[in-house]
Amino acid sequence: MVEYFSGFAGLIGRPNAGKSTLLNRLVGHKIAIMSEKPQTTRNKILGVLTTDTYQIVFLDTPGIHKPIHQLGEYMVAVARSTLGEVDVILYVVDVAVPPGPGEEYIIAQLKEVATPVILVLNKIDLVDDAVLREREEFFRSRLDFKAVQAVSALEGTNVAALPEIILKFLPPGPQYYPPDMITDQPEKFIIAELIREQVLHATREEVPHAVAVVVEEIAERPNGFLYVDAVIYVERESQKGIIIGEGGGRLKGIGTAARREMEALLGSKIFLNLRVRVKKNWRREELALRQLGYDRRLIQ
Ligand SMILES: Nc1nc2c(ncn2[C@@H]2O[C@H](COP(=O)(O)OP(=O)(O)OP(=O)(O)O)[C@@H](O)[C@H]2O)c(=O)[nH]1
Repeated sequence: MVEYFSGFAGLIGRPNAGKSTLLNRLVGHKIAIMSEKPQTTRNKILGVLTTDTYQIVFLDTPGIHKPIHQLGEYMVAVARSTLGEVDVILYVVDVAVPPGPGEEYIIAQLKEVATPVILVLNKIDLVDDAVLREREEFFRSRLDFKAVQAVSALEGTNVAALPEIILKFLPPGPQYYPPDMITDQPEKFIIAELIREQVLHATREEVPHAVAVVVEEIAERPNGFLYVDAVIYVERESQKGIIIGEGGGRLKGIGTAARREMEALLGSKIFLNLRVRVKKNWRREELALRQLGYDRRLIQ
């Protein structure tokens, strides 16, 4: 009998490095939301890639950065806890950005763990060979990587080779998850993330990071529609006004775009009831964070 291999691969990297894009590309589905704004990912997202000979379970983590408020600390705690519990780490870097203190901070964290690290040089579509070589030399001089792979997660270049490289670091093991499963994220969470993604696209500056989305109800309706009731939380009245927009126009646009994404994902017609509520300073308050689903106590 052919031996089966399985294990956990953690995606780590600075905000905006392209981790979510890479994860979606690797598992072939849109399970982590992507945006051009940093710190999009807040929760640990699990993607599963299953073949006849191996199963890789990916843990997508929030970008590691120095915490500036409670939510920041939560995100760093999630990312750190991931480092110790995986078989291999994929350290994703954006080659289009010169490495700065943020990368040094992550490298310092990686030096603390015994887990093998694969360096993924992402966004090669944005730089020429000379810059790519320069980046590779920089990172290699900082840490002993077990492998280095240059990719474009956006265009898919060289991504297909990654699972084979990861496989070298996985032990023989069972299929932890059913072969048709691609994520363990509950439907409510994915739907909330699809809405939050549209809010990020539609707003700018301080508003995006002051937003949390909670799906309060998902119910099947007799006419075949799926009824979704969701609330967009912001920190201030002024932000509420921005999200609603003139005559409700922006909120309507957000709702329509999110509904289309949901229909594509779930394959059923959606009726989306979307509201905006103010929860003052939710990012700074532990209790408010918990109510919105970011619970530090759930991280080991
Ligand atoms: N040109 C180019 N853009 C990319 C590539 N990979 C990702 N991006 C873009 O970079 C931005 C950030 O990508 P994400 O996948 O959301 O980044 P992330 O690392 O998950 O970010 P956080 O959730 O903030 O930690 C998006 O606008 C992506 O489209 C790439 O290979 N090439």
